[in-house]
Amino acid sequence: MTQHLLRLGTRGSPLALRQAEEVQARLAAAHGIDPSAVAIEVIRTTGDRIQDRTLAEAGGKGLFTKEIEEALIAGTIDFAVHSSKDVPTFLPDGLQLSTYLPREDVRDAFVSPRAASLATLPPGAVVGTASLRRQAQVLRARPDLRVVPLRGNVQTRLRKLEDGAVDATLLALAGLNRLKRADVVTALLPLDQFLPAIGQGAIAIETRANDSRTIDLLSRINDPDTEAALTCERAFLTVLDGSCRTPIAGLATIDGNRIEFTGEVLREDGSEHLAEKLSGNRQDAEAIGREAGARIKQRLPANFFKT
Ligand SMILES: NCc1[nH]cc(CCC(=O)O)c1CC(=O)O
Repeated sequence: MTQHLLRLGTRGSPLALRQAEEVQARLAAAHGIDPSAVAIEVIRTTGDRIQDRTLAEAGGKGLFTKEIEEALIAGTIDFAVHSSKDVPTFLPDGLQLSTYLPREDVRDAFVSPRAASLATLPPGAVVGTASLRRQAQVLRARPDLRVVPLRGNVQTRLRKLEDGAVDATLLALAGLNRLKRADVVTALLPLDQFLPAIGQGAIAIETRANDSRTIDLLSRINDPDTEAALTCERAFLTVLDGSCRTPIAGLATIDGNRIEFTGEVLREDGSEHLAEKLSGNRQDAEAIGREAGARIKQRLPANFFKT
């Protein structure tokens, strides 16, 4: 039997497998070992099984991570590879995010066979997305459009778009790049109107908090800039996260010793939003994220959150 150095847990979607393989390759290169020393264990999650409802409707957080975290706690895997965006705000006791890979492009892409841009979609056109953040941002820009749920992995959504189920969709450019499907992109959406989801474009690695052997081995592939940005963005989430039915967006960018963060909370129908922009020293990443969250929380009108 082959002795594996480390066992990696991941979902089985094509995007998740690409991300796992990237971690495997970086670990192998960083330690001068063969990639096969890092075993990839595919774990099916609740989120993968639910195809008929949006995740918000399914009512749970962490639907893409639950079974993987159970394997981590049970010790059948040493670490889990996630899209940061899919990692819930609060982790189970004893687990932590230990490592971040260099971030991909954080922008959302507009994909449509019908129009060259969101602005030129015909009035009343149908945009498919299961993301409440994208729904709110689309309706803010184009209140005349109709937004309907579009579920499934990236390939499934592209097929539904091709089949004419919807006129357009929005997808993370990061995922399309990793799948080598950036060819489908019609236009890139501007960051000022389409602030991404917290963590978009970043691969995060979760470990047991007390597993110093694994954490040490992973430290060689950590990207400090992405770690600082994600620390800030996730601190923002900890302050605001009340419900997964709340559209929240945020992005931290690092420039040398400086960090700049913009965070936003929107109404689902796009009719209202609150944003805060803060910058400071990157050492204060966590405090800056928390402060931005606190400022928005303070300004929130009662019943802004739909629970
Ligand atoms: N919720 C699905 C999901 N999780 C991460 C990505 C894209 C890759 C990333 O943001 O790192 C996607 C697909 C999408 O939003 O288009």
